[in-house]
Amino acid sequence: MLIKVCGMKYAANIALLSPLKPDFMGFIFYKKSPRYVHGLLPPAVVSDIPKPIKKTGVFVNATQEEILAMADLYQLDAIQLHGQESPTLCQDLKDLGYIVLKAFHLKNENDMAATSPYEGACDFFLFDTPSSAHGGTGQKFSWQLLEAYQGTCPYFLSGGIGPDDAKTLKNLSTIQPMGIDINSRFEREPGLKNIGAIQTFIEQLELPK
Ligand SMILES: O=C(O)c1ccccc1NCC(=O)[C@H](O)[C@H](O)COP(=O)(O)O
Repeated sequence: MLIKVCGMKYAANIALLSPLKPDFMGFIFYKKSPRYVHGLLPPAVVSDIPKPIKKTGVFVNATQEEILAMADLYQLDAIQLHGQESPTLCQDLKDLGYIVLKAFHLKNENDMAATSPYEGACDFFLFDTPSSAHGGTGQKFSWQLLEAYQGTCPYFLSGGIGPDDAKTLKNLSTIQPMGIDINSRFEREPGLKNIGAIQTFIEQLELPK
């Protein structure tokens, strides 16, 4: 199972997280988020993050030009889209060589239909909780909704995953996420992660080395 830690904001905190080798580390490029990084986090701190951690920029309804400018500046590997971005934009970014994650916010099973036009245009879907903030709320949605997912695009489970969820995640049987995305439930304040809690959580997942 892949691990994505999202909403990193501080250089020292990033340096402490990197040795845990999450598969993806996420940075928020949405101005209304308390985790917004541009202008606060020097681009070199992100571009210097060791491989194979995938440096992931999270955007909400940004233009392709805005996304590419940040991707170039911060040397991003992956782009995560959390608004009403089109399948064409996803495909264009994928064609440029970025790993593309498209977020969908699930209220009920019918919301799953929105994923169909994005099949093939994304590397991963990311299923999250609906909110006016677009993400990072710490609220869970009903994971059972994903039992109705019939798509072929692998997906991340997201939304309010916390330290107490390791056992449940380890024993999932009716849904098969390719990865999980953690954020605000592992924070001391927005953008500042509790590294010890993340380490314990990853150990409890007992992932194959
Ligand atoms: O984290 C944010 O502040 C954020 C703001 C706007 C769009 C997306 C955002 N985060 C993206 C993520 O991938 C989060 O990890 C995801 O929404 C889950 O967050 P949480 O419920 O806090 O675990």
